[in-house]
Amino acid sequence: MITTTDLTKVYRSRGREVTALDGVSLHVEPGEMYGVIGRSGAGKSTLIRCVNLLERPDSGTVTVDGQDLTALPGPRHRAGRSLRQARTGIGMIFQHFNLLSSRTVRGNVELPLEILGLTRRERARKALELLDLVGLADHARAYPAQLSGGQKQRVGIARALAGDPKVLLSDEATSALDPETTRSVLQLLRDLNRQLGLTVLLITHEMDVVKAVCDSAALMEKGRIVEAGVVSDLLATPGSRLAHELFPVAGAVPGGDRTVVDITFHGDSAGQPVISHLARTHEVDVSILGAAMETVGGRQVGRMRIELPGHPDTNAAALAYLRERGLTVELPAEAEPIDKGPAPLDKSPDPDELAPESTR
Ligand SMILES: Nc1ncnc2c1ncn2[C@@H]1O[C@H](COP(=O)(O)OP(=O)(O)OP(=O)(O)O)[C@@H](O)[C@H]1O
Repeated sequence: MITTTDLTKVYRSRGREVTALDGVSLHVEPGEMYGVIGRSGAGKSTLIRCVNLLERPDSGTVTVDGQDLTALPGPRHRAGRSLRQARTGIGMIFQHFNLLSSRTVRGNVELPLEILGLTRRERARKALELLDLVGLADHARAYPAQLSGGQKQRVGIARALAGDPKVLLSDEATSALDPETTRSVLQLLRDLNRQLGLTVLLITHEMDVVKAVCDSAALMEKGRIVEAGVVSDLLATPGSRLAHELFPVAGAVPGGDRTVVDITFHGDSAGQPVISHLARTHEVDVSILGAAMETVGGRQVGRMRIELPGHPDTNAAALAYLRERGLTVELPAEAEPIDKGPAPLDKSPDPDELAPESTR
């Protein structure tokens, strides 16, 4: 549904060059919820803004629903008619909601419908239908200032759905919300994804967001995608940094001549008595250092950190046994942590974002 191929974007200001995108290729399947995660300054916003050409990449292509948007003409700062038309199929929601304070909730949702040329009656009907979809039908006459953050984002979502888009782009849509409100907004996005078959591309710096709703995920660093895939496949990939962050295993790694192993159970392997069988068949004492079950990407996954006496070389047969049982087996040192250190953000507010995209 969304494919970017080798996108590059370099910002130049005051004699300084910043490479925000450095050859980004991404593929989002129809109906998928896809999360792009990375630290501040990694290039996530630039990427998502290139997908609807709010930002024009220096090179590379963006295809949405089979249409190459980068091939559509448009002067540097304004979209041409064909690009504007294509954008009606792409909704976008923002971290700070970008609602017009002078308009009521219904007025905000009606704004893109006005641009689309609907009559007053059609606009009112559609806006109320959308507000009902996001659970805000009874707040139609309220003004944004009278709403909570979560309610404002629901209005933003209703507005983004006005053009019946197939794709929704979410630019840190829950970053300004408390954890409980975040959960309910994410659940709404997941429901819309399922109900409407909406493809959702979201960017976030929060691993919990990816964990809660994403089918697939990509990790971005310094303008590049360094890892990407279906979340359940990543969890089964030894050494995956995303898997390590999505579902860390607790339990201190003791020193000495010991083999510490992180095991991931998914699918059928979750129901098998693998550990007791291992202890019996290999006559080995297994200590459990930590264990947890979680729902990741909508699927139950178990992780466990165990310890066996002796060096890994002497436990080769036991490790092979675990792998044969379909478990993902990692020695903890294999996974490198994701760099979450602070990064300076040198970004001025973009006036384009102060009004919904469809008003331009
Ligand atoms: N309009 C701009 N002019 C100059 N530099 C920019 C501009 N927009 C972004 N950048 C720079 O490009 C790099 C990538 O920024 P971007 O906003 O895409 O990252 P991000 O991962 O979304 O970070 P954050 O989550 O903090 O927004 C950063 O170094 C940023 O300072």
